[in-house]
Amino acid sequence: MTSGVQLLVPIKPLHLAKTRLRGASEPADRHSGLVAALASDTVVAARSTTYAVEVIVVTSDPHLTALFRDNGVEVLDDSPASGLNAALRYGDRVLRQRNPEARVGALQADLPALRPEDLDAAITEAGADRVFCSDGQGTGTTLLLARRGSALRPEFGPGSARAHRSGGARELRAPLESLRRDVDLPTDLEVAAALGLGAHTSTHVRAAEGPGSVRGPV
Ligand SMILES: Nc1nc2c(ncn2[C@@H]2O[C@H](COP(=O)(O)OP(=O)(O)OP(=O)(O)O)[C@@H](O)[C@H]2O)c(=O)[nH]1
Ligand SMILES: C=C(OP(=O)(O)O)C(=O)O
Repeated sequence: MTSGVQLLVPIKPLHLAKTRLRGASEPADRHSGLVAALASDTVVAARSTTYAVEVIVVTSDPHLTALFRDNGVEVLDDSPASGLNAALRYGDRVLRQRNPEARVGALQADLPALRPEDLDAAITEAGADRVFCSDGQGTGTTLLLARRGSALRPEFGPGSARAHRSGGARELRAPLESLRRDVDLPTDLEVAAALGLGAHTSTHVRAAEGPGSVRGPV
């Protein structure tokens, strides 16, 4: 039987986040809205799964904190922000202090086309193992799941797929297309749009295409 996981979703402060995606949203002051929309769609999809029994945002951003808490999502404050892996280690410690037998995972917050069934399929394929899901390029990581009661040991960053593999995590093999479609560059947003964007990102993109936009359709 597949057992539930507690997923941490780390999000950088909005004014610092997704620098490589700047230019995908015009005018430029809409960038924060796009980052928040990507994260919102990721969290909504994760919360719609069967096996992600808790979805917890980790951020030091006050706007995101209010946004998610208003929608009933638990937020752990990682301020002062000291980087992605530090934020995840902090969240992992909190969850395992609450329940030493917790099974903790990390899900990237830039998966606006994520389908709940792909995330459930990933958790099912994982069984009881420590696993990771690589991104579409095969070099990054979109999901890392620890074993029940074990430390998460996140090694996100450039080349994280190799680092997680070397650290003993098994790589998930199912297509999991929507789980692999992270959005780092404007072109990634176009690929995600072809898969089907969640409501928040899709609304943001449509608004950006409206009057005053200098950007063509995604
Ligand atoms: N809580 C927290 N989350 C982070 C931090 N750094 C990155 N993240 C999140 O980790 C995930 C992966 O990071 P990246 O895809 O590299 O995102 P990014 O650093 O905002 O993007 P670039 O500026 O384009 O490199 C995203 O969900 C980020 O929001 C951090 O210092 N704290
Ligand atoms: C931090 C990572 O994400 P990205 O490649 O999206 O920066 C990662 O894949 O480990």
